[in-house]
Amino acid sequence: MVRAKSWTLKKHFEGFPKTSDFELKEVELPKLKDGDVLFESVFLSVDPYMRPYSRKSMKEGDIMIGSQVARVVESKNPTYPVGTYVVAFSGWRTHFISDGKDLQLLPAWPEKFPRSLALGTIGMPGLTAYFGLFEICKIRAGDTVLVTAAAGAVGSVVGQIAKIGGCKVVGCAGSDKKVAYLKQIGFDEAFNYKTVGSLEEALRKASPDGYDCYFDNVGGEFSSIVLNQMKKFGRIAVCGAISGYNDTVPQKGPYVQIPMLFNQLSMEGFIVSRWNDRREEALKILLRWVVEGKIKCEEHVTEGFEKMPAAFMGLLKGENLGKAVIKV
Ligand SMILES: NC(=O)C1=CN([C@@H]2O[C@H](COP(=O)(O)OP(=O)(O)OC[C@H]3O[C@@H](n4cnc5c(N)ncnc54)[C@H](OP(=O)(O)O)[C@@H]3O)[C@@H](O)[C@H]2O)C=CC1
Ligand SMILES: CCCCC/C=C\CC(=O)/C=C/C=C/C=C/[C@@H](O)CCCC(=O)O
Repeated sequence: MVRAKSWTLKKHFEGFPKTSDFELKEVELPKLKDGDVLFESVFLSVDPYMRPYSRKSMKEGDIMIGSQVARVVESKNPTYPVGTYVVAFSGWRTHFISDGKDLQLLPAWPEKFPRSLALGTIGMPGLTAYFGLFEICKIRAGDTVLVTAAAGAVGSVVGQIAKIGGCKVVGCAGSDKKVAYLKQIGFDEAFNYKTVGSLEEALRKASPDGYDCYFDNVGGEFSSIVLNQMKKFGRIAVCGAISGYNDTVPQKGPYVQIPMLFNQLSMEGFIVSRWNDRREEALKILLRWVVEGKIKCEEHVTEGFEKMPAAFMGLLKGENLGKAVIKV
């Protein structure tokens, strides 16, 4: 018999999540039926979307939503022999039983890379960067691309893909260590948005002619300022709005119409699952770029399933450099 641990949402978050909003539970899993597979989570993901989606799609007592890289430990399903690795969307759990549906088999994995990258650069965040840049920003060589939360899971891949595409890349992040990392992985310009005296001036200094593309991960006041530095026909990909996820009162900002009108801008929100039909094709390209060394991957690994809530709260506070993952 296997005992499975899970983290549940004990109480809906009010403002910034607290340790007491989570509850650790343990249950005994039943015996497998024909067609069933028993998985153990090897790496679990914490992602910003868990904060807004908890309110939208969960009730108190539910297991926290999320994905993992998991390994088959027992199987009554010939498609998933023992030892097979998958990406699953089974929530914050150490073990789970699946009927084999809605799992993504990991492709042949180069030994020198950890499988946790399937939750990051070669997974959902990498796909977000890829489709946001090519389908929403419609980048062209010579464009100047700005990205916020640039040292995180999505942002760090955005910058590196934009460089592959022949763009000039400017990144903003919340610590000097993150800024140094951005320069190390090839960003042309980077600054710490928490310490620059004036965001307007920092943006203008980084690109005096303005920006063709803005990959917006944060929303809020910062993005209102960027709007006024977009070039004519600029494209804004609204990927996330993390600066507001913990707000109890919605932010009010300057309205977007005037700068959008003057510079004939396009602004489009997107969710990565829009391109699920192209997932495999894009993952192959991301894996190739990683193997070729064109994309460098950084991970912020927290050891221990018990520390998942702390890792999630740390992510929302900006403690991570690169993709935040939990090693069970
Ligand atoms: N549309 C889609 O389909 C998807 C959207 N997303 C969105 O992309 C964004 C980045 O996600 P992901 O790469 O996974 O996370 P990250 O790895 O970038 O981690 C989140 C980062 O956000 C930054 N941050 C936190 N609070 C604030 C704030 N108040 N203002 C500005 N920055 C803040 C922190 O970096 P710093 O130290 O620099 O402040 C933190 O490290 C999120 O908004 C997320 O919701 C992600 C995946 C899919
Ligand atoms: C209630 C409003 C919600 C607003 C959207 C919030 C944030 C944007 C964002 O971060 C969206 C993320 C979407 C992620 C989707 C993930 C799933 O497709 C599962 C991924 C499983 C995997 O890792 O492959």
